[in-house]
This record gives sequence, C-alpha cells and structure tokens, in this order.
Amino acid sequence: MSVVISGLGVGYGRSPVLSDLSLEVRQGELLVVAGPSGCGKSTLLRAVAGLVPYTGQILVDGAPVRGTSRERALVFQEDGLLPWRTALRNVELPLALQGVPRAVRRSSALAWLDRVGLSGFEGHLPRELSGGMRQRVQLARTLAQQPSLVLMDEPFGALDAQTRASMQQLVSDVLRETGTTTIFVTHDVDEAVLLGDRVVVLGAGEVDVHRDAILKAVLA
Ligand SMILES: Nc1ncnc2c1ncn2[C@@H]1O[C@H](COP(=O)(O)OP(=O)(O)OP(=O)(O)O)[C@@H](O)[C@H]1O
Repeated sequence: MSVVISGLGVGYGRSPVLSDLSLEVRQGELLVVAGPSGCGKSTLLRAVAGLVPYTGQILVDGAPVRGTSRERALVFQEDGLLPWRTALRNVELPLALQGVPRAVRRSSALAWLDRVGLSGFEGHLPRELSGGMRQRVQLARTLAQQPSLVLMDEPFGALDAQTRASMQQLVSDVLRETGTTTIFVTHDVDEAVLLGDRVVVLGAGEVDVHRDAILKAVLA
C-alpha cells in the first residue's frame, strides 16, 4: 500500500499543528518520522489513520482517507490488551469481530504468537507477561489482521533498552518479511537510523539515514 500526502494541514481548535506537509511512503517501505516532542508526529499518524479531520490530501493507494479502516492499523506505546483475556484470546478478538471462523482464527493467532516468540505463553493473562511480551502480543494481534499499512507511534517508548533492542529487531524482520508498508514514529535517533528505510524529520525534511551525525544534529 502506498501513501501520498500533499498539502496536509491538521489543527486542534484554532491552533495549526501541521501545515502544508507533503510526504510519500512507497509500497513495502518502512518510513520513520522523527522530530522533537510536540512537532506533530502523533497527529500525522492520527490523520493517516482517519481519526482526525484534515485539510489537503492523504491518498492511500490512490483513495482519499475518510475515516478509519481495518487496512490501516495503529500501534501505540500502551498495549491496549484486555486484561481478562489470555494472550491467545487477545490476538483472536479482532479476527472474531471480523467474522473469521473459529478454527482459522485460532491457527492464525497461534502462528503469530509463535512468530513473535511467545509459544508456550498463549494461556497467560497480560498481567502475567512482561512489558516486552505484552508488546509482542500487541504486534501479533495487529499483524494477524493482515493490515496493508501499519502506523506505529513510539511503540517501544516504555521498554528497557535490552527489550527494546530485541523488539526493534523483531519488528524490522516481521514487517520486511510480510512486505507491510509502515510509518514508524519515534524521537529516538538510534531507533530511527536502525529501523528506517528512510527517515523524515518533521519540520526539517528528509535526512539521509546513513549520516546519523547529521540526524543527531537536526534532532538535538
Ligand atoms: N487532542 C488534542 N487537543 C488539543 N491539542 C492537541 C491534541 N493532541 C495534540 N495536541 C497538540 O498538538 C501538538 C502536537 O502533538 P503531537 O502529539 O502530534 O506531537 P508529537 O510530535 O507526537 O509529540 P510527542 O513526541 O511528545 O508525542 C502539541 O502541541 C499538542 O499539545
């Protein structure tokens, strides 16, 4: 799925947060959007997800974004798991809501939990899992729905350094394996350089990912 944004404007009340922003994400690309706190990164994701009104144009595979769609999945720092459902039943839930037959959703959920390294933990409740494991469940739940576009908003912000590094590797592997187009928001320079096929710094344009010294200077 490709995304073409042109002349985008978003504001809350009278104050504009984004104005005249243009950006393209190619099919299968992992684009990182970086920038200092408050520059509008989350707002950009919310607009692409169809959660906030905007001016200008957001085209997803050529069609304007008007409201939310299952095709576009938003992943947050908070995992949003239901505390009374096991890991397996959390992953199954959106598939059940989509009417996927029981046997199919069970095998898909099991396969995704295995892919994110959680086989053996299917029957655990969220409170019995670490923060990193809960993020793995969230990732499995998101990808089991086979979205064409994944929007990730600082998903690893609350994890410790080691867990974060293993999640970054996992996300990078899985998204590339599945060819899922992704917009990944972070304010962490190392994460941006590690994950991004390209890095866009809001307010400063595109920055060469291979020249992270420049990126660090821009974000400092
Ligand atoms: N629901 C809202 N109502 C009013 N103002 C808002 C709302 N959400 C965000 N803002 C304002 O819009 C601006 C951009 O916020 P946004 O969350 O998009 O930035 P960000 O770059 O993602 O920041 P951070 O890195 O801190 O998450 C901020 O000044 C914020 O206060």
